[in-house]
Amino acid sequence: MASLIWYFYFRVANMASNAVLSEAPRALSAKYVGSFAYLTVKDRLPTILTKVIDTIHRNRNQFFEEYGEEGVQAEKRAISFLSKLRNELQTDKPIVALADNAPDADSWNQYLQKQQALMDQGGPASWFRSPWLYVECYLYRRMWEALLLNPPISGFDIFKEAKTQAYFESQQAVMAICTHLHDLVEGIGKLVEPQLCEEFLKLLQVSLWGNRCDLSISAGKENSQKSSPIDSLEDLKPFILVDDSNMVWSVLMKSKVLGGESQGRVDFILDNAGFELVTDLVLADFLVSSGLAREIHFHGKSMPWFVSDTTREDFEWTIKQMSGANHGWTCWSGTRWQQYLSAGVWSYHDHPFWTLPHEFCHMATEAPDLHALLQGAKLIFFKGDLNYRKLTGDRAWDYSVTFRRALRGFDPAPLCSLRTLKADVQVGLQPGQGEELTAREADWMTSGKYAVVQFLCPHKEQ
Ligand SMILES: O=P(O)(O)OC[C@H]1O[C@](O)(CO)[C@@H](O)[C@@H]1O
Ligand SMILES: [Mn+2]
Repeated sequence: MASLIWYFYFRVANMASNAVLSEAPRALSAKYVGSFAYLTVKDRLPTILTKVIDTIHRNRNQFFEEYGEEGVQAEKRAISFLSKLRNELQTDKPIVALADNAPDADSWNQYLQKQQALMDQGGPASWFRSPWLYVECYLYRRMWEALLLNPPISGFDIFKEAKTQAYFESQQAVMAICTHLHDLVEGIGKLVEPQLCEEFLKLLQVSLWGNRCDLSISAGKENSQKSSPIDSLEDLKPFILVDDSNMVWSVLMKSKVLGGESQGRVDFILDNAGFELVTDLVLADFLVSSGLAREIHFHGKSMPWFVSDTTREDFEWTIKQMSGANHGWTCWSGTRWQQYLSAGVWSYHDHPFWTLPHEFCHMATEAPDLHALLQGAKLIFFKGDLNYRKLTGDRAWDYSVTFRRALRGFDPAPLCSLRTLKADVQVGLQPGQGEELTAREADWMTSGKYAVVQFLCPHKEQ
């Protein structure tokens, strides 16, 4: 009898905690006039679209050289598609279904149906009335559609120029970080645990601040890293609002100590190409060469995304550029990373889920294969702001709500978000901390000046 009572007690307690997990505040949206979402949809997104139109137009000669008159006609059609899209956005027209036949089109169109059903007071899903996360992702998917529908220029990456330029403008910093990596790897066998931890924390912070360099926040304007990243770490520390780095270190050490040499796999959910990607690769190299990880999976985007996000082409291009660089240690790093890739120690993955608009708490149902893959990792790094928005559902959470609560049951493996703040969602702060920051600096959540290192351990491992 007593055990039956306990059974029901636990069932009810469990149901109650699941109910709490599924409750969530409203989604951020441009319908809140004056909010960052509103300003983004009103100003930044049309600016990005205008730049894209300009880029395609400037490449007209290249299209002609490659495809002749057919290329020029495709360029004209793509531009008129994008101009129409900009008009739809600026005049808050209904969101329309995708018309291309790419494999993800059905998922997008089903998602539109769901958004439609969620509209309060009826009316169609639209740019200024639907959730910001959805419409912003949808915009990038429509930009891709503009090219998909217009062969032979369908493979053109509208953001390639901006990404390439950002990479070349960060050369000083790339050389500095590669030199640092080389010196570190050379003496790595002699480091005792506290020293190894210290070096890990440095590279973790370099990868964290590398996230400042994205191009969508600056609407495509130059935003690259010029100075040596290691030198500025001490000065930047006060701007890390939550720092769970020590917990991340413990997870890495746990499996190393248990098995002597590490057996584990670490996954990077990548964000931006350019300097940020180089910092992620340097951190990944350190994990492998110190024996903290045996294998690394990198996850990137399967289409041009949020201006600076890494695609497979960017990933391969960066490593190739580096292995052909004039600077010795940059070349050394690139060559070494190519070897990791050929040996299967590193691998690149681009699941379509990363370019769908879902909150990550829906990954288990929307992309069970990806969720199962992530469960095999001993640690997952989620880089950047957009991943943070998807982790937390891009919702108006109180600042002091726990990271776990905001993730609403998403915990495939121990995970760590490395993010500089560029959108107005933030959780896991001390009571009063967010309010104090707001009183001091109105734009603290969107300026990229602050950062967080937030960690979550799965329930079952606690
Ligand atoms: O590259 P990141 O860090 O994901 O930043 C992109 C972010 O910048 C923004 O464009 C700023 O609003 C967001 O849309 C997005 O969350
Ligand atoms: Mn990005």
